Amino acid sequence: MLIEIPQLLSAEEVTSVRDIIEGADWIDGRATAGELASRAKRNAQVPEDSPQARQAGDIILRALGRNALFNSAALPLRVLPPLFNRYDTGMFFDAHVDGAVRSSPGLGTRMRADLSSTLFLTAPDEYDGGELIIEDSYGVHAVKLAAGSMVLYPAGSLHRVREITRGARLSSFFWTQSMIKDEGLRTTLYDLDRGIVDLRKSVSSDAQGILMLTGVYHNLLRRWAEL
Ligand SMILES: O=C(O)CCC(=O)C(=O)O
Ligand SMILES: [Fe+2]
Repeated sequence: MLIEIPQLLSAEEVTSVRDIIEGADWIDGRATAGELASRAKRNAQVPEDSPQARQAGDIILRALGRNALFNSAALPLRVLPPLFNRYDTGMFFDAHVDGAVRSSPGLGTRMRADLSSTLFLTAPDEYDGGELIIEDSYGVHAVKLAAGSMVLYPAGSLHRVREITRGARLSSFFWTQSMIKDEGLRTTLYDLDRGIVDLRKSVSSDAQGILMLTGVYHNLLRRWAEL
């Protein structure tokens, strides 16, 4: 399932992140790609251990921490420190699936990548092309979001970034290990949570039914979560 998280970052946070990463020493994105992906990949990246990546990444991690939609949909156990890429005109990233196990100098451990995220840092009118094309069990989706908005999608889905034909596209991308490995179970918990949130708008939150459904949510999470 694909989930759009509108305005994860405020306009001020987008400006701060852009200002920070513009001062970094950008490198060829192929440096961090495996053998197969490096043939598919034409972009530039901020080195993952650079101070700029950490500083801008912390702004994003704080925003994720306070975002109810991200927490409900991803049920995150760990988030790999955010990385940053730029596609100038003529650049692209061909179809690939993200690696299952990842590590980073900042994390100190390996983690399973369950969910991939792209956080858009440039407005759609700043560039042509550059859509993130994601194939999931429901079909093929072309995603191009406002600056500050993010898409969350299963790391195992085939995806690519279409060639940029004007301007440049800046984004942050990162991986999340979920407490719930199985996508179907995770989606069920997300649907249940959304249902409860919706009911609470019209039914008193101490109603017996809401208490029971909230109990069911937590008891399923207790059964399924791997920490
Ligand atoms: O730039 C993007 O939107 C996606 C990047 C990506 O797929 C990757 O680095 O694996
Ligand atoms: Fe990818």
